[in-house]
Amino acid sequence: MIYKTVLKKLQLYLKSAFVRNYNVPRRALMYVPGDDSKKIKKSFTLDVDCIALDCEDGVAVNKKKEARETIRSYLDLGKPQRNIEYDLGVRINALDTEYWEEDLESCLSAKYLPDTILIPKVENSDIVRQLSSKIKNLIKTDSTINVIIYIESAKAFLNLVDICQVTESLSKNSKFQHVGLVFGSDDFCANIGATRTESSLEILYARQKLVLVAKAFNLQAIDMVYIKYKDLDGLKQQCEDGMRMGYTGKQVIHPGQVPIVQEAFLPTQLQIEWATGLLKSFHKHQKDGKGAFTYKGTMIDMPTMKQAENIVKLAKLKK
Ligand SMILES: CC(C)(COP(=O)(O)OP(=O)(O)OC[C@H]1O[C@@H](n2cnc3c(N)ncnc32)[C@H](O)[C@@H]1OP(=O)(O)O)[C@@H](O)C(=O)NCCC(=O)NCCSC(=O)C[C@H](O)C(=O)O
Ligand SMILES: [Mg+2]
Repeated sequence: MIYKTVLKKLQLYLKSAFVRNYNVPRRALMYVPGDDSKKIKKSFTLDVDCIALDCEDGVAVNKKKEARETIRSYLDLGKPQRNIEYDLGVRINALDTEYWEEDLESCLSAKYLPDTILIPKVENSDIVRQLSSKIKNLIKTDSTINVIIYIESAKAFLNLVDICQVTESLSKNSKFQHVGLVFGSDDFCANIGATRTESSLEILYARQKLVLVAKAFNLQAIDMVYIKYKDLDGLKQQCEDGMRMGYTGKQVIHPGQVPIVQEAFLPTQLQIEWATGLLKSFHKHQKDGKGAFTYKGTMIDMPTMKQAENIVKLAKLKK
């Protein structure tokens, strides 16, 4: 009995080290309607970091059951292996709908679990508590699943810090790991009654707040969707704006958007050279016992160092 308790505690303690795909990049997070088998098959052929099989807004109300069952049949077959590592997720319906429990039950009882569950329209920490206890009941093995939370309303933004604190705390004794926040800009605009403009100024505050809180909790920050999917120049521009704000990836709705997004969220050659040089210089100065130093005319200390480390980490994904 004591042995079992100690073992359980040890497993929970070690859990974070074994969470699947915790550190995988999620530059492009591509939605694939769960009821569309043709699109699902197509998504498995694409060079995309993250596939989100969708039960939510990409699926018509009268196709919810079909989407859930189709997704389940693909999960039962096992995650198709590709040359590159990728994340296979399922976006369930929001917790204030009649669908979410069946969505979650269906995908968490599949022969092979998805890597990640994506939870839309999280407005407060009670939703996370409800989700956490459901996940605990459904996962019968020692497996752990990643969770990505969508913030897409005024209330959700007011409660954002509490949502992240409660999720972090619950994940310590549950079977999930919170890995990211998504800015659901379209639902957010509808919720606050904003009128969309080319510059996206009307959502600037929310877009920045999401990154800020994500970084405070060491989470990936996934930017707004660009719905004019044929306008690739506009997409590139919006990706670059998001990356400069600190976003680590972006939602994508069409295969044509994937290469642009995946490329945009990689550092440029110039940034890589800057970061590599800075790290070399940093290590030399550390040996000499100097904390702050000057590199290419700029004062460098620990925060700039960490930015350089992030760039070098991402650069490893460059072909
Ligand atoms: C927008 C679409 C309906 C367009 O689809 P379609 O008309 O089929 O486009 P194409 O003919 O140009 O497609 C070319 C080929 O690519 C395949 N395809 C298209 N889209 C996808 C996809 N998402 N995943 C996989 N494969 C895809 C087509 O089947 C064609 O294949 P082939 O014939 O073999 O060449 C469609 O793109 C679509 O449904 N997109 C997803 C829409 C969606 O999920 N919307 C909800 C997510 S956005 C969101 O939730 C925002 C957030 O929550 C917020 O609030 O902001
Ligand atoms: Mg949404």
